[in-house]
Amino acid sequence: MAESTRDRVMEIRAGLSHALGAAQTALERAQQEETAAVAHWERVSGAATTRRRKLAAARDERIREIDTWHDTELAALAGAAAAAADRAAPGAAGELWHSWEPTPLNRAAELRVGRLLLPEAPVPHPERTRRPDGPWAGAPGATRDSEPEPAPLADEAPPEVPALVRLLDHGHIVVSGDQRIGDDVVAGLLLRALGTSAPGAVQLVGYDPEHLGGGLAGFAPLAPAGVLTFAGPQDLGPLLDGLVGHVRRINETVLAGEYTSLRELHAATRRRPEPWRVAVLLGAGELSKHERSQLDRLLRSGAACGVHLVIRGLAVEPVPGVEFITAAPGDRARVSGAGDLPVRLDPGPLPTVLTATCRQIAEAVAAGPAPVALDSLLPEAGTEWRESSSAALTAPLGDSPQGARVLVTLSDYPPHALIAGPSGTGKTNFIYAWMGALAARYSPAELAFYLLDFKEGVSFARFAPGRRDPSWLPHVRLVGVNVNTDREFGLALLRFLSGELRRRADAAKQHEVTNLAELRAEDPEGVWPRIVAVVDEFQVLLSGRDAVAAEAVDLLEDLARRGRSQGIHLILASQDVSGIEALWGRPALVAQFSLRIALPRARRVLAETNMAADSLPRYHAVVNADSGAAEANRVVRVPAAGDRDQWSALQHRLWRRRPPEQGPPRLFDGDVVPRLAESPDFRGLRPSESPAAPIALLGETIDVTARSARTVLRRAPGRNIAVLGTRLDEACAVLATAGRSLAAQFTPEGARFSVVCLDPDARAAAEALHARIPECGWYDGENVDWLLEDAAAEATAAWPADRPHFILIYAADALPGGRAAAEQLRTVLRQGPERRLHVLGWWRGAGLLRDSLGGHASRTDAIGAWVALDVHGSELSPYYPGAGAPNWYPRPWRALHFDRSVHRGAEVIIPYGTS
Ligand SMILES: Nc1ncnc2c1ncn2[C@@H]1O[C@H](COP(=O)(O)OP(=O)(O)OP(=O)(O)O)[C@@H](O)[C@H]1O
Repeated sequence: MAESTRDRVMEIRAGLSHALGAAQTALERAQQEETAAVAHWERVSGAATTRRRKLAAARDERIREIDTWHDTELAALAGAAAAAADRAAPGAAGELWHSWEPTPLNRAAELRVGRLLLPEAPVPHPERTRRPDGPWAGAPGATRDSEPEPAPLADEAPPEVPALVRLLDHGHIVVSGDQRIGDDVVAGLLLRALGTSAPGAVQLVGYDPEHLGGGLAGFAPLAPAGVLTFAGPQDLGPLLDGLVGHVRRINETVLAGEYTSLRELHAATRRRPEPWRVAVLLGAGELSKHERSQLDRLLRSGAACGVHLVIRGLAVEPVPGVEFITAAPGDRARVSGAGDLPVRLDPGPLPTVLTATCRQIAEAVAAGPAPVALDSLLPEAGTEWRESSSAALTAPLGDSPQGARVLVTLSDYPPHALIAGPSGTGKTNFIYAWMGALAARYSPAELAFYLLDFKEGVSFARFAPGRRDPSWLPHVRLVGVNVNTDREFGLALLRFLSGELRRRADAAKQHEVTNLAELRAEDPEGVWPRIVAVVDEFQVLLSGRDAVAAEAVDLLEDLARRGRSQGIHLILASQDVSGIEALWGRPALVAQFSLRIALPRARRVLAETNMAADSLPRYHAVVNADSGAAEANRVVRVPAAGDRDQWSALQHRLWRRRPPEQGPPRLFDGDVVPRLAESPDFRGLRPSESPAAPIALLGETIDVTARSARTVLRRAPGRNIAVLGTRLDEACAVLATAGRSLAAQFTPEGARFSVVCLDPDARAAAEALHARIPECGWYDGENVDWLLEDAAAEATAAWPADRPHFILIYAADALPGGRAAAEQLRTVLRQGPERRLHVLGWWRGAGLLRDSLGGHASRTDAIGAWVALDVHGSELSPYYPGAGAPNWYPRPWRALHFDRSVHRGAEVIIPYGTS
């Protein structure tokens, strides 16, 4: 082989070998890279798997969180919705039928018709499972006839959210869809509306041409009481016209431009003068053009006036305030206010509950309207006593049947009121209501009451402090109760008012003014309240033809005539003013009482031809400020003011505001025996060395102040006191009062006292008096001759004694010792007083005193003062100067006192109790 060939071969070999080596190296590198790449891939893919797992876990966790939040949130929302629904539909508005009962509310509530089916009722995590059959709670297969069970109490259970609709004070309801279910919905709504309002406050009128009222059969018990009425098949037009008429009237006279709706009126005044009128139109068919336009009017403006429509089977355009209910079984029902949410409608009310409730309402309505509360007459708490009585006293007395407030004024015209109403018709209640309305508006500086009740009982006593309640009505200055036998107290009140009238007239003259308003303007510092004197059963005061009646009528006439301009107003009340002769015989007097108030069936208080009182419902009154002229009649429904609790709440409120100087009123209770220890006059007595005019108190006068009757035993002829009559206790009480009051004015040495007891029955009383007077002498039948001998000598002495001697004789007519003793007593009686020797004796008869004085023809002027008990007026004439005898018919625990040195006529007194 040639060199060159070999070389070439070598060269090629070398080349090949180099190429092989290079290929080898490349292969190895490639293999390494492959290995590295595989390792990298394995790492990456491992990491990817881990991350996916982590991501999945994170995703699951997040989903779990979202689920939990959703559950909680939904439950909270459902809970809030349920709570809001409870508030919107409390009590009978939302209660399920199985536990339903009427619960009248003080506002119109929303009414339950079923329950909302909320999406996905939350189930506690993690067991919660989706219902396979859709997003809505509740089993779709269940029918509405099975009432939902009340929500279980378990924490995890979602609260049920009721489906509510608004009817009363808000709008109207239109029910469409399934007929039977629709009937149940209407029945449920009506029952809830009835059950949430006071009986009679919702009135139903049914129009059911197809079933002739059958659609409302369950409500039939309401019909006799007028709570449910029916319109005949042809009467839809008149029915709608009537409702439109109500809307117009209410707008014009009740809302009267002041309020936009009855709801607003109620919120502002707490009064609801009109019932809600709910017209139930079941299947109206085709409406005429007129009917359609009336219906549209009502849909637009009825609700503001409490006129509402519940319509089934009649197409109605959606307008604000109208709620549409589509009746359907299961979850296919809808209520427009709930949007698209499905609703499960409640079944109809249980027939037994429906009937029982309707009966109950009918009975309550038949029994009369529920009383209106006294509060309705009062201004807002905290705004009391803001009115000025300068020109008048004005207060509301209730609402008229049309809903307007009836205000009553006492002023220059009308100045005085006459109230009449047969027993039990609410006369006293009327007076309470009026007083409450006035007292809450006018402060005690603006208004003062003087109250007198001639009825048996203590109806005005509540205004004065009592044992149970220490409060009093701050405006009341005087209360007289149980005065039916003490007509003198009525006279005393009239005399007092006459005095006040004089005082005001003098002040007016001084300020050159003519009436109270001007006087108050001229004398701003003066306290000139308007005075209102109320006399219940005033005919007692005027009955009879005696001096009391005669003076009372004269005083009344003067007060009525002149009191008007001086702010003194009289309110006279009576069961039957027609029988009051004294009144009707004085037309001028009656004419002053131009404010006339008649309670149901009151006779003659209004004008002769005005019969308005005959047809008044219970708890109503006719108020007439024009002497009873028929055109001035205003009917008012009077609130209940008799309730003690309600009254006390007001009285306490005003009492706490009383001015500090305002003490309690004087309470005169004719049934209570006054106590000497409480007599202001007795308490005011102080001992002194030698009072020139010692006062013997004898009892309490029947007067507006608790004044004691007194006789002054100064050194002068005739200054002896005789107590006449057989009543032992009263005679002893008078002598004890006289003795104790005299003793209270002397120091122990300042006067001599001798007690003589000649009647064993009086011994205990005489001894009790003897024990109370220090250094007092004691005499009886055994030793009275010593005293008389002594006293007769004293009485005939040349000079007056240096200190007075008071001889108190129990049963002076039983004096032993025959003529001699009688003569001595006569001497003492005749001559003693001038020498400061005074006899205070009890004779058990007027004739027996005459015997002591020397017989029939003897003079009686030795007895300057006397207290007669059960002695007839005619027997007293010898001791009563002037013509005739005092007018006195004895009565228990009353006496007639006469002191010829000061009295023109005798006065009735009440002996003080012995304690
Ligand atoms: N407006 C009213 N609202 C509710 N109850 C009333 C009303 N008016 C009176 N009553 C009640 O009727 C009853 C009789 O009332 P009241 O005592 O006022 O009548 P009267 O006419 O004064 O009767 P009498 O003269 O026999 O006392 C009382 O129980 C009272 O509570």
